[in-house]
Amino acid sequence: MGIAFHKMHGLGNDFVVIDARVQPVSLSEAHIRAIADRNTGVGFDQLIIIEASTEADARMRIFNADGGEVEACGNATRCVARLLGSDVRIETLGGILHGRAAAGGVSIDMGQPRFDWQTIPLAYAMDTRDMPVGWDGLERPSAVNVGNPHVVFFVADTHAVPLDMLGPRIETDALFPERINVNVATITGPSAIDLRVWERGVGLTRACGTGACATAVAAIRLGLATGPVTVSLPGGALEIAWQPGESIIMTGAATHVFSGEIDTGWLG
Ligand SMILES: N[C@H](CCC[C@H](N)C(=O)O)C(=O)O
Repeated sequence: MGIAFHKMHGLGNDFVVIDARVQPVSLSEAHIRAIADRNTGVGFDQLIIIEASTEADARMRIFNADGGEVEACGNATRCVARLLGSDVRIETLGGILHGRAAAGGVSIDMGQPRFDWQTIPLAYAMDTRDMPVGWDGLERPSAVNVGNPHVVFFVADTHAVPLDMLGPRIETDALFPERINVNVATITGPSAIDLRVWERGVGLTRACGTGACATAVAAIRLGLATGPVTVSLPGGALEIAWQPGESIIMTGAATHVFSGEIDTGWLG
């Protein structure tokens, strides 16, 4: 007896996806961390559990590799939409999202971004467009909530930033009571951005869909770019369309790699 899963990724941000709509699955944080282990488990950035929903076609639960449940995952939402078939509504802790097949893979309506300091959330009041804070040369970021919380730094060269060192410090700073995803971006054209992300609960990933959304929104809001924006990440590119007052539309690839089964005996 095992737990069937799909191994999938969005631009190298990889997932174990369990369809639990028929057979419910309950995993402890310790189980989730064990499956996440890239040496002794299956390995993933996020675990995705699909459940039945009374509000939408399905419910998608998102767990980071550290075992914590979170509100949104853009790359995984495209993968779930691909599994469930185009034109699907997916319930998440961050809201109900709409996915459809598109040229270039899958398009997801990610809903409207939120900017108020309490909805990021921050520990105290602050202008989230141009925050008067900094960490060793990373200065004056923006903050955006796209279902989950993001801080965005615009720098001259994203590849020159020691994100492996600064990422965890910023992720866990007391300014962010729910921790934060850390985005370091370089504007490379009027509608082009290079992006690297330190993800809350995971670390450096090859791509972050919500990070691409937050970064494109922050750039448009600051007048640094005009949409739709091509966001290039280490694992590939996403197209993000957004105008103030509208939903964010994210479009990109969703890849199915293999299907497998987790031995429940191993899981203990
Ligand atoms: N680490 C994120 C969740 C996954 C985001 C990312 N994988 C994406 O594609 O949006 C958080 O804790 O909010």
